[in-house]
Amino acid sequence: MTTALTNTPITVLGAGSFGTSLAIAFSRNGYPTYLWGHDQHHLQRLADERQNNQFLPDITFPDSLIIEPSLRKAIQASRDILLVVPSHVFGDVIAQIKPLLRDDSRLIWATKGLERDSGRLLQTVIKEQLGSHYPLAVLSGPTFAKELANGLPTAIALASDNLQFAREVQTRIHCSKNFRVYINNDMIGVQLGGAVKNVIAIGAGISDGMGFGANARTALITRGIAEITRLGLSLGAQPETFMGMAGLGDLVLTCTDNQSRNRRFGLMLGQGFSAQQALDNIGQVVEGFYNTKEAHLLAQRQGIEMPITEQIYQVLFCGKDARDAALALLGRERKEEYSKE
Ligand SMILES: NC(=O)C1=CN([C@@H]2O[C@H](COP(=O)(O)OP(=O)(O)OC[C@H]3O[C@@H](n4cnc5c(N)ncnc54)[C@H](O)[C@@H]3O)[C@@H](O)[C@H]2O)C=CC1
Ligand SMILES: O=C(CO)COP(=O)(O)O
Repeated sequence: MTTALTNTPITVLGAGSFGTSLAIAFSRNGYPTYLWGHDQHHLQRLADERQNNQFLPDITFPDSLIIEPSLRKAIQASRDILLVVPSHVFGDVIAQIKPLLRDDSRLIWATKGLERDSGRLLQTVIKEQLGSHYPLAVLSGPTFAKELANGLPTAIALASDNLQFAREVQTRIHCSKNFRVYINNDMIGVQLGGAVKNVIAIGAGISDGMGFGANARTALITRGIAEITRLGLSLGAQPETFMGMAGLGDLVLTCTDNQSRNRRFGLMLGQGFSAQQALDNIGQVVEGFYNTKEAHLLAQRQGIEMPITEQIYQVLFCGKDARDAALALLGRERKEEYSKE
């Protein structure tokens, strides 16, 4: 299968840190890879410098990575289209590509988040706009862009209800030297794990920023996966997904390492900076900021109790003091560890 696919191109939409990193991973495996972004000036720099100096300095693009400024050409060049744009523009980008898609196009996305304002899963956004004609897959897991681009050992989950498609994508991106790709068919679980871990990571950052210790951080991670799982099960996800790469894997990564923008955002809040100051300082997408609102909305719609998400929502959008939020979590009524709340 590897040989048959060797010359099959792939197109990546979104030239931020992760889109560039995934494009590098595909092109390192020898596949012609087209990288498109919406900022023509940024794309020109990528083409001239053969690096993404803004996000991934000192990593030279393989020759098979082609910068493509035309969205139409980028879509026409490959059957497989990988979207790596922030969640707040996901629906707009789907609308943009809709008239350009090939009849045999297949879509993959590595965006982590829920639809802005509605809190819907991104697969629902795609199906609403494009119907059910195109095979779909979602990539998610503990994968900092810089480490992946530097070729450091990394593992990720790829979910699709089309096994043949999942196997083909797995073959093309999996690399026995440094990038392991695990496939499963739980698209709902993989999307939710990736979206809601960002919210919990903000909480872990706040906790550390306030000087709470390793015990508090670990409790947040453990109770965090419990509430993500509850939400996931209510939507039809499989429980084991939340113990995998897109669940616990990504949650631990993002809650514990300062490469995470969501964690750093929380750290600054815990140290007394405002949300706007923290966002300006980070200067990149902080998915969990808005997605706290959407996760909160989704939990309410599903009738699922998510105490950590609730408190972070109160801090970010209702003016609650972070210390009061922590006290509210500690002061909850006594529970059995595996209760449904
Ligand atoms: N950076 C990382 O380590 C990882 C990021 N992700 C996910 O990848 C997605 C993208 O994040 P990053 O690449 O990290 O963001 P980034 O902040 O590095 O870059 C965002 C990029 O999106 C582009 N963009 C903004 N509006 C756009 C539009 N309308 N059309 C096309 N492009 C647009 C910007 O020009 C920018 O290049 C997010 O959902 C994030 O959660 C997932 C795994 C790892
Ligand atoms: O999703 C990520 C790693 O898996 C990146 O996390 P941040 O968006 O918090 O930087």
